Amino acid sequence: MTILERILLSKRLEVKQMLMNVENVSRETFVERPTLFAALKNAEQLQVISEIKRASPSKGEIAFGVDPSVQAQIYEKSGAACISVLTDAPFFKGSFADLSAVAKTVQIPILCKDFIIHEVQIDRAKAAGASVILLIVAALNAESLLRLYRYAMRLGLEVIVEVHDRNEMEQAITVGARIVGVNNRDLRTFEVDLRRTEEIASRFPFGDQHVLISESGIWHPDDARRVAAYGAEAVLVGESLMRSGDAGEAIRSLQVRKVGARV
Ligand SMILES: O=P(O)(O)OC[C@@H](O)[C@@H](O)c1c[nH]c2ccccc12
Repeated sequence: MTILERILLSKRLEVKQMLMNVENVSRETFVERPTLFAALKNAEQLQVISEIKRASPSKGEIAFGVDPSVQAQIYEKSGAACISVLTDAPFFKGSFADLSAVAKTVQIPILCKDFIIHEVQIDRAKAAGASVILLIVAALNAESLLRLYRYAMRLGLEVIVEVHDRNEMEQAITVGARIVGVNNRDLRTFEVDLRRTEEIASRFPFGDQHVLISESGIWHPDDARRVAAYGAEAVLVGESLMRSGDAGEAIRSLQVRKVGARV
Protein backbone atom coordinates (compact mmCIF):
# COMPACT_ATOMS: atom_id res chain seq x y z
CA MET A 1 0.00 0.00 0.00
CA THR A 2 1.35 3.47 -0.85
CA ILE A 3 1.52 6.15 1.81
CA LEU A 4 -1.29 8.04 0.08
CA GLU A 5 -3.50 4.95 0.29
CA ARG A 6 -2.69 4.57 3.97
CA ILE A 7 -3.52 8.20 4.66
CA LEU A 8 -6.81 7.93 2.77
CA LEU A 9 -7.78 4.86 4.74
CA SER A 10 -7.21 6.72 7.98
CA LYS A 11 -9.15 9.74 6.61
CA ARG A 12 -12.23 7.61 6.01
CA LEU A 13 -12.27 6.72 9.71
CA GLU A 14 -11.67 10.32 10.71
CA VAL A 15 -14.59 11.45 8.53
CA LYS A 16 -16.87 8.89 10.25
CA GLN A 17 -15.85 10.31 13.63
CA MET A 18 -16.40 13.85 12.43
CA LEU A 19 -19.87 13.02 11.17
CA MET A 20 -20.76 11.72 14.64
CA ASN A 21 -19.47 14.87 16.31
CA VAL A 22 -20.66 17.69 14.06
CA GLU A 23 -22.73 19.37 16.76
CA ASN A 24 -19.71 19.74 19.03
CA VAL A 25 -17.73 21.89 16.64
CA SER A 26 -17.61 25.47 17.84
CA ARG A 27 -18.03 28.10 15.16
CA GLU A 28 -16.32 31.38 15.76
CA THR A 29 -16.23 34.42 13.55
CA PHE A 30 -12.95 35.41 12.04
CA VAL A 31 -11.72 38.47 10.21
CA GLU A 32 -12.48 38.79 6.52
CA ARG A 33 -9.27 37.79 4.71
CA PRO A 34 -7.94 39.05 1.39
CA THR A 35 -8.21 36.57 -1.47
CA LEU A 36 -5.22 34.37 -2.15
CA PHE A 37 -5.72 34.55 -5.92
CA ALA A 38 -5.40 38.34 -5.97
CA ALA A 39 -2.49 38.29 -3.53
CA LEU A 40 -0.56 35.96 -5.84
CA LYS A 41 -1.47 37.78 -9.06
CA ASN A 42 -0.87 41.33 -7.89
CA ALA A 43 2.70 40.79 -6.73
CA GLU A 44 5.88 41.39 -8.67
CA GLN A 45 7.79 38.93 -6.55
CA LEU A 46 7.33 35.20 -6.27
CA GLN A 47 4.97 34.76 -3.31
CA VAL A 48 5.62 32.42 -0.40
CA ILE A 49 2.87 30.30 1.14
CA SER A 50 4.46 29.37 4.45
CA GLU A 51 3.52 26.15 6.17
CA ILE A 52 3.23 25.13 9.81
CA LYS A 53 4.56 21.57 9.64
CA ARG A 54 5.39 19.70 12.83
CA ALA A 55 6.20 16.37 11.19
CA SER A 56 5.69 14.40 8.00
CA PRO A 57 5.58 10.74 7.03
CA SER A 58 8.72 11.13 4.91
CA LYS A 59 10.81 13.16 7.39
CA GLY A 60 9.42 12.16 10.79
CA GLU A 61 9.75 14.89 13.39
CA ILE A 62 10.43 18.36 11.99
CA ALA A 63 9.34 20.62 14.89
CA PHE A 64 6.88 18.90 17.26
CA GLY A 65 7.01 21.60 19.88
CA VAL A 66 6.50 24.68 17.71
CA ASP A 67 3.94 27.27 18.83
CA PRO A 68 1.84 27.69 15.69
CA SER A 69 0.74 31.25 16.56
CA VAL A 70 4.29 32.44 17.13
CA GLN A 71 5.51 30.81 13.92
CA ALA A 72 2.54 32.26 11.98
CA GLN A 73 3.29 35.76 13.25
CA ILE A 74 6.87 35.48 12.04
CA TYR A 75 5.57 34.31 8.64
CA GLU A 76 3.06 37.13 8.36
CA LYS A 77 5.57 39.82 9.37
CA SER A 78 8.02 38.56 6.78
CA GLY A 79 5.58 39.01 3.93
CA ALA A 80 4.19 35.51 3.49
CA ALA A 81 1.17 35.57 1.13
CA CYS A 82 -0.69 32.87 3.05
CA ILE A 83 -0.18 30.48 5.94
CA SER A 84 -0.70 26.78 5.36
CA VAL A 85 -1.60 24.76 8.45
CA LEU A 86 -1.48 20.98 8.39
CA THR A 87 -4.51 19.61 10.23
CA ASP A 88 -3.87 15.90 9.75
CA ALA A 89 -2.93 14.36 13.11
CA PRO A 90 -1.89 10.74 12.48
CA PHE A 91 0.73 11.44 9.79
CA PHE A 92 1.64 15.13 10.20
CA LYS A 93 0.95 15.79 13.92
CA GLY A 94 -1.20 18.77 13.02
CA SER A 95 -4.70 19.65 14.28
CA PHE A 96 -7.70 21.91 13.83
CA ALA A 97 -6.62 23.51 17.11
CA ASP A 98 -3.41 24.61 15.34
CA LEU A 99 -5.52 26.03 12.53
CA SER A 100 -7.78 28.08 14.82
CA ALA A 101 -4.82 29.31 16.86
CA VAL A 102 -3.26 30.64 13.64
CA ALA A 103 -6.59 32.05 12.42
CA LYS A 104 -6.89 34.06 15.62
CA THR A 105 -3.42 35.50 15.21
CA VAL A 106 -2.99 36.57 11.58
CA GLN A 107 -4.98 38.50 8.99
CA ILE A 108 -3.64 36.94 5.76
CA PRO A 109 -5.29 33.99 3.92
CA ILE A 110 -5.12 30.63 5.69
CA LEU A 111 -4.94 27.28 3.94
CA CYS A 112 -6.28 24.16 5.64
CA LYS A 113 -3.77 21.55 4.51
CA ASP A 114 -5.40 18.15 4.72
CA PHE A 115 -6.55 15.19 2.64
CA ILE A 116 -10.12 16.23 1.97
CA ILE A 117 -12.51 13.50 0.83
CA HIS A 118 -15.81 14.70 2.36
CA GLU A 119 -17.83 17.92 2.82
CA VAL A 120 -17.69 17.63 6.61
CA GLN A 121 -13.94 18.33 6.48
CA ILE A 122 -14.59 21.50 4.48
CA ASP A 123 -17.16 22.63 7.08
CA ARG A 124 -14.62 21.94 9.79
CA ALA A 125 -11.88 23.87 7.97
CA LYS A 126 -14.15 26.86 7.61
CA ALA A 127 -15.30 26.68 11.23
CA ALA A 128 -11.66 26.69 12.35
CA GLY A 129 -10.97 29.87 10.34
CA ALA A 130 -9.52 28.70 7.01
CA SER A 131 -10.16 30.80 3.90
CA VAL A 132 -8.55 28.33 1.48
CA ILE A 133 -8.72 24.54 1.24
CA LEU A 134 -6.65 22.01 -0.70
CA LEU A 135 -8.16 19.35 -2.96
CA ILE A 136 -5.72 16.69 -4.13
CA VAL A 137 -6.61 15.22 -7.52
CA ALA A 138 -4.71 11.99 -6.79
CA ALA A 139 -6.93 11.42 -3.74
CA LEU A 140 -10.30 11.88 -5.47
CA ASN A 141 -12.29 10.56 -8.40
CA ALA A 142 -13.58 13.05 -10.97
CA GLU A 143 -17.06 13.18 -9.47
CA SER A 144 -15.89 13.86 -5.88
CA LEU A 145 -13.38 16.44 -7.08
CA LEU A 146 -16.09 18.42 -8.82
CA ARG A 147 -18.58 18.00 -5.97
CA LEU A 148 -16.12 19.11 -3.27
CA TYR A 149 -14.81 21.97 -5.42
CA ARG A 150 -18.31 23.35 -5.89
CA TYR A 151 -19.14 22.86 -2.23
CA ALA A 152 -16.10 24.89 -1.14
CA MET A 153 -16.95 27.64 -3.64
CA ARG A 154 -20.49 27.84 -2.28
CA LEU A 155 -19.07 28.36 1.21
CA GLY A 156 -16.98 31.27 -0.08
CA LEU A 157 -13.67 29.42 0.27
CA GLU A 158 -10.86 29.47 -2.26
CA VAL A 159 -9.45 26.17 -3.45
CA ILE A 160 -5.95 25.10 -4.41
CA VAL A 161 -6.23 22.02 -6.60
CA GLU A 162 -3.11 19.90 -6.23
CA VAL A 163 -1.74 17.95 -9.17
CA HIS A 164 1.40 16.06 -9.98
CA ASP A 165 1.16 15.30 -13.66
CA ARG A 166 -0.33 16.81 -16.79
CA ASN A 167 -3.34 14.58 -16.81
CA GLU A 168 -4.23 15.69 -13.25
CA MET A 169 -3.61 19.29 -14.27
CA GLU A 170 -6.13 18.95 -17.09
CA GLN A 171 -8.66 17.53 -14.63
CA ALA A 172 -8.06 20.50 -12.34
CA ILE A 173 -8.65 22.99 -15.15
CA THR A 174 -11.78 21.08 -16.20
CA VAL A 175 -13.42 21.49 -12.79
CA GLY A 176 -12.76 25.22 -13.02
CA ALA A 177 -9.72 25.49 -10.76
CA ARG A 178 -8.05 28.90 -10.89
CA ILE A 179 -5.33 28.11 -8.37
CA VAL A 180 -3.33 25.00 -9.23
CA GLY A 181 -0.53 23.65 -7.05
CA VAL A 182 2.04 21.28 -8.50
CA ASN A 183 3.33 19.00 -5.79
CA ASN A 184 6.99 18.36 -6.58
CA ARG A 185 6.76 15.46 -4.11
CA ASP A 186 5.00 12.36 -5.39
CA LEU A 187 2.67 11.37 -2.53
CA ARG A 188 3.03 7.74 -3.56
CA THR A 189 6.82 7.49 -3.50
CA PHE A 190 7.95 10.68 -1.64
CA GLU A 191 10.33 11.45 -4.45
CA VAL A 192 10.86 15.22 -4.87
CA ASP A 193 11.74 16.67 -8.26
CA LEU A 194 11.30 20.31 -9.31
CA ARG A 195 11.01 19.11 -12.91
CA ARG A 196 7.39 18.31 -12.07
CA THR A 197 6.73 22.04 -12.07
CA GLU A 198 8.50 22.38 -15.40
CA GLU A 199 6.49 19.54 -16.92
CA ILE A 200 3.15 20.97 -15.83
CA ALA A 201 4.09 24.54 -16.70
CA SER A 202 4.73 23.43 -20.29
CA ARG A 203 0.95 22.88 -20.67
CA PHE A 204 -0.47 25.28 -18.11
CA PRO A 205 -3.03 27.85 -19.35
CA PHE A 206 -1.15 30.89 -18.01
CA GLY A 207 -3.10 34.14 -18.02
CA ASP A 208 -5.35 36.28 -15.81
CA GLN A 209 -7.61 33.40 -14.89
CA HIS A 210 -5.08 30.88 -13.58
CA VAL A 211 -2.18 30.87 -11.17
CA LEU A 212 0.44 28.18 -10.69
CA ILE A 213 2.04 27.32 -7.33
CA SER A 214 5.10 25.11 -6.98
CA GLU A 215 4.84 23.02 -3.80
CA SER A 216 7.46 21.09 -1.78
CA GLY A 217 11.21 20.75 -1.84
CA ILE A 218 11.97 24.49 -1.98
CA TRP A 219 15.08 25.25 0.09
CA HIS A 220 17.17 27.90 -1.63
CA PRO A 221 16.73 31.10 -3.65
CA ASP A 222 17.99 29.09 -6.65
CA ASP A 223 15.01 26.74 -6.30
CA ALA A 224 12.71 29.77 -6.19
CA ARG A 225 14.33 31.30 -9.29
CA ARG A 226 14.07 28.00 -11.10
CA VAL A 227 10.32 27.53 -10.54
CA ALA A 228 9.69 31.24 -11.19
CA ALA A 229 11.40 30.78 -14.56
CA TYR A 230 8.94 27.96 -15.32
CA GLY A 231 6.06 30.36 -14.64
CA ALA A 232 5.13 29.65 -11.01
CA GLU A 233 3.84 32.72 -9.18
CA ALA A 234 4.19 31.24 -5.70
CA VAL A 235 5.93 28.51 -3.76
CA LEU A 236 4.51 26.49 -0.90
CA VAL A 237 7.25 25.90 1.65
CA GLY A 238 7.20 23.85 4.83
CA GLU A 239 10.25 21.99 6.08
CA SER A 240 12.93 24.48 5.11
CA LEU A 241 11.12 27.30 6.97
CA MET A 242 10.41 25.12 10.02
CA ARG A 243 14.07 24.16 10.25
CA SER A 244 15.45 27.60 9.53
CA GLY A 245 16.89 29.54 12.46
CA ASP A 246 15.49 32.69 10.83
CA ALA A 247 12.26 31.91 9.00
CA GLY A 248 11.70 35.58 8.19
CA GLU A 249 15.00 35.87 6.36
CA ALA A 250 14.35 32.55 4.62
CA ILE A 251 11.00 33.82 3.31
CA ARG A 252 12.50 37.09 2.07
CA SER A 253 15.27 35.20 0.27
CA LEU A 254 12.64 33.25 -1.72
CA GLN A 255 10.72 36.36 -2.82
CA VAL A 256 12.62 36.57 -6.10
CA ARG A 257 11.38 38.49 -9.11
CA LYS A 258 8.75 36.72 -11.14
CA VAL A 259 10.19 36.12 -14.54
CA GLY A 260 8.48 33.24 -16.26
CA ALA A 261 4.80 34.18 -16.24
CA ARG A 262 3.76 34.11 -19.89
CA VAL A 263 1.22 36.89 -19.65
O1 LIG B 1 8.04 20.64 3.49
P1 LIG B 1 8.08 20.97 2.05
O2 LIG B 1 8.92 20.01 1.24
O3 LIG B 1 8.49 22.41 1.82
O4 LIG B 1 6.58 20.83 1.47
C1 LIG B 1 5.53 21.69 1.88
C2 LIG B 1 4.20 21.25 1.26
O5 LIG B 1 4.28 21.42 -0.14
C3 LIG B 1 3.88 19.80 1.60
O6 LIG B 1 3.74 19.74 2.97
C4 LIG B 1 2.61 19.28 0.93
C5 LIG B 1 2.21 19.55 -0.34
N1 LIG B 1 1.03 18.93 -0.59
C6 LIG B 1 0.63 18.25 0.49
C7 LIG B 1 -0.50 17.51 0.72
C8 LIG B 1 -0.67 16.96 1.96
C9 LIG B 1 0.30 17.10 2.95
C10 LIG B 1 1.44 17.85 2.74
C11 LIG B 1 1.63 18.44 1.50
